[in-house]
Amino acid sequence: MVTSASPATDSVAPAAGEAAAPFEQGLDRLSPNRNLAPITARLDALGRLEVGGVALGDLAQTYGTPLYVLDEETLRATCRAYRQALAAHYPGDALALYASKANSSLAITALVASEGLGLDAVSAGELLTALQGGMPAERIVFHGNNKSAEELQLAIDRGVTVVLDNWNDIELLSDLAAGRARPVRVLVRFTPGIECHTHEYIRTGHLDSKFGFDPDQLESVLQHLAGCAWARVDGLHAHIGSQIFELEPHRDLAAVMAEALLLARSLGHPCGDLNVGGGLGIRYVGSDDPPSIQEWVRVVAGAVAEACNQRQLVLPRLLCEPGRSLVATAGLTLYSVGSRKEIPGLRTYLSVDGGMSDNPRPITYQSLYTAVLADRPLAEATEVVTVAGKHCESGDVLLRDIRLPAASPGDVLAVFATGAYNAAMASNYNRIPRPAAVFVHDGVADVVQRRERPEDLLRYDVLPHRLLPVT
Ligand SMILES: Cc1ncc(COP(=O)(O)O)c(C=O)c1O
Ligand SMILES: N[C@@H](CCCC[NH3+])C(=O)O
Repeated sequence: MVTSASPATDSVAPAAGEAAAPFEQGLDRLSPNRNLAPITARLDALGRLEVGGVALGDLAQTYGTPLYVLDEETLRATCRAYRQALAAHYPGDALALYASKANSSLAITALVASEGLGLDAVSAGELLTALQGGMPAERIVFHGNNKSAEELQLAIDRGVTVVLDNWNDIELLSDLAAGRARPVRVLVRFTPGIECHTHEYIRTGHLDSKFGFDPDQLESVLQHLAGCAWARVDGLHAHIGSQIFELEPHRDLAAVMAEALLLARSLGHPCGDLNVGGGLGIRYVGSDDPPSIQEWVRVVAGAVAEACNQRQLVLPRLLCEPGRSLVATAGLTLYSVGSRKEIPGLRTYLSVDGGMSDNPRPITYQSLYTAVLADRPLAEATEVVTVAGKHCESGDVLLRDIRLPAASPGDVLAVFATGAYNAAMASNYNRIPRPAAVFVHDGVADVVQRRERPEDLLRYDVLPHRLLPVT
């Protein structure tokens, strides 16, 4: 896992005695974000793992594998945790915007919208998904370090707030927005110059980042925008990175942002919003110990209120953009176990029917995960295996050296905490179709994304006439 220094062997299936209590009682799971499994994880009468009232083994039978499973109750609980914590800890208005890059679909958008959250989108695809999923445009912000004119046009036509990331955004928007009756609502993103401990690929707050205006340029950007009738600068944005366990960098961010807010308001910008981004990490393996949503919000909201009060600033509306911490723990991926290769004295590979195409995080960030056998989650772990994917790539390993009960072909492996940055980052490498996704709730499963078929992958191929096989 990206931030923990935990050895790969921490990614261990629970041994019988240890895991019995949490699985049977499910009590620990009632506090989302403290655990690996969705809050509805239980054992059914046969001792199989069920989520949302549905046995995972049955889901695999019905819908096939690999399969993304999302527990609706966990997703609602995390949305509510953000809303309630913001209401409890911030003395002004506040809104959590779901960072839909973590997992973008109509169903997730509809659920998140129904829980009263807003949304952050970074492409025309995410924006269209959000709008069609029923997210009100006034609750959407549109990000991106290289937005196209078409994407910006879509955003402003639909009344979405644009987060200005660079001068190119300003130039494109000034052309697109010229002559409109009302100014475009924008936030200005800047790099806060804050370091945090996470994988270098997912750090964004340090100065050497492609995102946002350099802090040294912020004043000239805000001065320039003060003369732009087409823009209404309604706030500032900064984001320090992802899968962060520390709270201190978020405190530092609040002070940096309050200082920037003082500057922006002194230049005449209304700046009613302060958007502190996302970044709260989650538990992927037992040794990970992230703060809870409540703790994170308490610290962030307290720090923003304090930093604003110290500068005698009218409190802005507080926006934050959680992605991973909203969806990751609600999700699991089911795989079928296939071939086995034993290399005496070295390693045993157990191959599954998915891999880096449905979960590129291990090969990209060396991320760790935890897995159990869906139908025997409490069976004694008797061997150490490496779970490999089916791609033509030696690095296509999902879990390295984990302890599992002896597994045979056809057994279903459930990998926890795959709700974020798995489906969203999936590819068709080796022309492997992307898995289906199901929502589970109260004993019912609904397909929310259909499984691709191999023939779907040919839809955009064009065979020029001159290359047609001669018959
Ligand atoms: C601008 C912005 N907001 C929000 C997020 C969501 O971050 P996380 O999933 O870590 O909460 C990201 C991703 O790092 C981001 O780049
Ligand atoms: N894709 C990354 C997170 C990126 C955050 C986006 N700014 C991950 O899986 O951890």
